[in-house]
Amino acid sequence: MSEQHRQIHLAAHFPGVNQQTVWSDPAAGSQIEFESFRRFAEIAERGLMDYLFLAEGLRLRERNGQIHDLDVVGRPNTVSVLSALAAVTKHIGLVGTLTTTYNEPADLARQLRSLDVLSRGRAGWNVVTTTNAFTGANFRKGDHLPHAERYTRAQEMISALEQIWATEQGHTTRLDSRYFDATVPQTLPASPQGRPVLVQAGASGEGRDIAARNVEVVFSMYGSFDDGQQFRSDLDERLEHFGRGRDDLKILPAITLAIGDTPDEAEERAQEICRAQVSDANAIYFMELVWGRDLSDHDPNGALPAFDPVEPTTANGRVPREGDLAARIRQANEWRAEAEAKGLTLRDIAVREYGRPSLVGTPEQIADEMIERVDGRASDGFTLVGHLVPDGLSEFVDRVVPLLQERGAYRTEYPQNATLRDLLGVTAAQPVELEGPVRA
Ligand SMILES: Cc1cc2nc3c(=O)[nH]c(=O)nc-3n(C[C@H](O)[C@H](O)[C@H](O)COP(=O)(O)O)c2cc1C
Repeated sequence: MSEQHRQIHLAAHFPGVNQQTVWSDPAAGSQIEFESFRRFAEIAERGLMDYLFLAEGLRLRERNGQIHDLDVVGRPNTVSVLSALAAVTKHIGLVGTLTTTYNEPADLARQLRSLDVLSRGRAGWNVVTTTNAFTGANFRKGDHLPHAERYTRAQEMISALEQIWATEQGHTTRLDSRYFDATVPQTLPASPQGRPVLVQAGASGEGRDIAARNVEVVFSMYGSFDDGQQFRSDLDERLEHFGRGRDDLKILPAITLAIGDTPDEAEERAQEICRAQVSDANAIYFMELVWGRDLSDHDPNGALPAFDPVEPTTANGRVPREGDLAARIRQANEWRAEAEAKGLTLRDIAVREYGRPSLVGTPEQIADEMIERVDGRASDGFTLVGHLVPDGLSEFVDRVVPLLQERGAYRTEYPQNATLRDLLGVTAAQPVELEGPVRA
C-alpha cells in the first residue's frame, strides 16, 4: 500500500520581464509572440497543472530615467493572451494578474467574466494593488495611493466585482462606496464556475487580510519549509477570524528548479542558472537596489563600492531592497569584509545573494521535497517559475510529474469538464458587502 499523501496543486508562471528568465539563452523564445504562450500552455497542460499564470507590469522598467533594457522589454495584455489561450487549451485554468489600483469595476468585471465564459469556467483573477508608484503616470491620476488606501480600494474592488458577477444578465448593479459611484449593467451570463477564482499576491497584514477574507489561492514568496509553515499558520488564524476554514484557501508559493541526473549535476546546473540570471548588467542593477544610487561606473567583476549605501535618489520602477538605510549599510559592510577576505567580486556576491533555485536535485529528490512540503502543510502546491521561456518546465513535467503520480500525490488525468475551482478543490468565499460611501 502506498502512503497517503495530500494532493499537490501546480501552477505554471509565464515569467514577465524579470531576472529569473534568461532571455539571452539560445533556447529562449519570444516574450511577445503567441507561439511562446501556446507552447508554454501546452507543456503546463501536459503536466495536468491547475492553471497558467501571468503577472502584470503596466510600464517598462526604468533605471535612471531610461528604459531598463537589460532584459527584453514589454509584454502583451494579460486578458488578450489568456483569451487567445482559451481557444488552444481544454482543461487548464487561466489566471491573470490585474491591478485594483488602476482599474474600474465595470471594465474589470466584464473582462474577467468574458474570459471565464469564453474558457467555460477556467478563469482566475490574481488581485494585486501594484507596488510601483510610477505606474500611476499611465493614468489620469498620475499619482499612487498610499499603501493602506490601496488595500481599501482593493477590498472595494473585489466586493464590487462580486456584486456585479452575482447580478443576472440584463440587470444592473448600483455601486456606492468610497471609491466607486457607478451603475453597471450585467451584459453576460455566468460561466459554469459562477465567477472567476480569486488569487492574491501581497504579503503585508492588509494583503493577508484581503486574502483570508476573499480569495481561494495565495501566490506567495514563502517557498521554504519553515517560512511556508509560518505563513500558513498566520493565514489560518486570519481565515478563522473571517469565519473560513483552512481548506478554503490554497497557498502556492513561487518555486524555481534545477534538475540533474545526480545531486552533483543538479548543483552544477543550479550554479549555471544563477550565473546566467545574474549577468554583469544585472549584478550592477541588483547592487543599485542595495546602494540606492547609480553604480554604472563600477566594474561588476571588480570590488564592491567603497562608499556606503544612501537613501534612493532615483525612481527606477522597483522598490529598493527591503530594509532601512542602516540595515543596508550594515549589509554592505558585511559583504565588503567577506569579499576582501575571500577574493570575491561584486558579481560573485550578487550571484550568491540573488539566490539559487528553490529546489535543486534529482527528479526523485525534487518529488520527495515537494511531497514533504505539502504533507507538512508548508504549502498546498507550487507556482513553478522556469528560467527559460517557453520550454523551461518541460523537464519537470516529463521527469518529476510521473514520480508525483506514482506516489499518489498528483492527479493522473484532468477530470471531465472541470472548472478551475473544481481543479483547485475550493469553494468561493462569501462575498464581503461593500461599505457605504465615506464621502464628506
Ligand atoms: C508574490 C507577489 C507577486 C506580485 N505580483 C505583482 C504583479 O504581477 N503586478 C503588480 O502590479 N503587483 C504585483 N505584486 C505587488 C502587490 O500587489 C502589492 O502591491 C505589493 O506586494 C505591496 O503590498 P504588500 O505590502 O501587501 O506586499 C506582487 C506581490 C507579491 C508579493
